[in-house]
Amino acid sequence: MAVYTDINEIDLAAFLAEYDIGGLLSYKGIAEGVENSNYLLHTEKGSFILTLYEKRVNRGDLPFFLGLMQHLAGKGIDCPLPVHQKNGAMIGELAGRPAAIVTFLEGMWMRRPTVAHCQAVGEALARMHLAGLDFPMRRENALSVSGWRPLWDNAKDRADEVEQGLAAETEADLAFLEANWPSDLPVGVIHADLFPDNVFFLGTRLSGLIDFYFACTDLLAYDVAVCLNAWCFEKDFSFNLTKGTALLRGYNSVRPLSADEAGALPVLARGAALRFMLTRLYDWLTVPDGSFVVKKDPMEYIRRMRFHRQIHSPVEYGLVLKGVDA
Ligand SMILES: Nc1ncnc2c1ncn2[C@@H]1O[C@H](COP(=O)(O)OP(=O)(O)O)[C@@H](O)[C@H]1O
Ligand SMILES: N[C@@H](CCOP(=O)(O)O)C(=O)O
Repeated sequence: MAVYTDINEIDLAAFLAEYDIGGLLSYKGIAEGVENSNYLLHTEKGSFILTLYEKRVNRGDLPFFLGLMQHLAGKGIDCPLPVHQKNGAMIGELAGRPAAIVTFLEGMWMRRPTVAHCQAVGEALARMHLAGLDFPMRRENALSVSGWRPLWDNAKDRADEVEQGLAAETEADLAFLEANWPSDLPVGVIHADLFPDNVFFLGTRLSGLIDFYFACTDLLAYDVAVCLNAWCFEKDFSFNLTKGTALLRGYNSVRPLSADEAGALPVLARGAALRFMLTRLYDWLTVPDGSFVVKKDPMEYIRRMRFHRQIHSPVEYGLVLKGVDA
């Protein structure tokens, strides 16, 4: 559940008076999500999402996240549009937390994405990358390769509690990735967490991308690698080549991967799996049971890491690209 901070209708009405979205009709907390507290608001002018940013989001990053959504929405990307206060500000304060209101997107996320959904998310990711190219702000990816070792150092002594041998296995992967991480690929704004729960569909039509709170400036192809991990594995941890093919076909139809980006996919996908394994492992070992933070299973990503170690060519993810050697 993700309502960490409680609000009441008196404080909320006072907060809404700063906006031009009409009076409050009703509000309720949204159970889904992990990082922040989200509320669905109904006002005289429509439906909105109110987010109270919790401790794990750095207040200084909010102008990047909200500015990015505004930029992308302005370029026709279906994503939430931040609502400005009457004084022009996008960030206010409610219940002692930084808070923002964004437009409500229709749709629902897919618990069991199909091949068609994977193709649609590939296309949408590429469109987002192109739309972000002239976004003027930068934000380093704190969870890219240089951020993994500090996370690992805080978890490694207890990693074998999750599975015997995990410490040595992860240490070897991390060393490999640190030595082989690409640095000369195209860079731009990436979503960095485009998991199924952050993509809405109305039927098979993709209706919106949400949750830009890990967005940053990094390798565009890394975002593709995140999506291969998040969308193309089945519950039994097998890689679904048909879904991989569809996702990559969708991406390439809008922004063709260069030969260098394609060639780097195996290492990028391995790194993306390690990144999500590490954050999950850290939470698994440090967040007390019964706490509000939703702990996700690191084993799901350990299994993906093992898969990626066996991959040597982007063709094994389903990429069909002239000029790239299998
Ligand atoms: N703009 C939006 N339109 C509709 N629903 C939204 C919107 N933003 C968030 N939500 C709802 O809130 C939930 C949690 O949002 P999310 O940004 O993923 O939270 P967190 O960053 O805490 O993980 C989503 O699964 C969705 O149900
Ligand atoms: N997608 C991450 C966790 C972040 O959750 P989100 O609700 O903010 O997308 C994972 O699966 O580990």
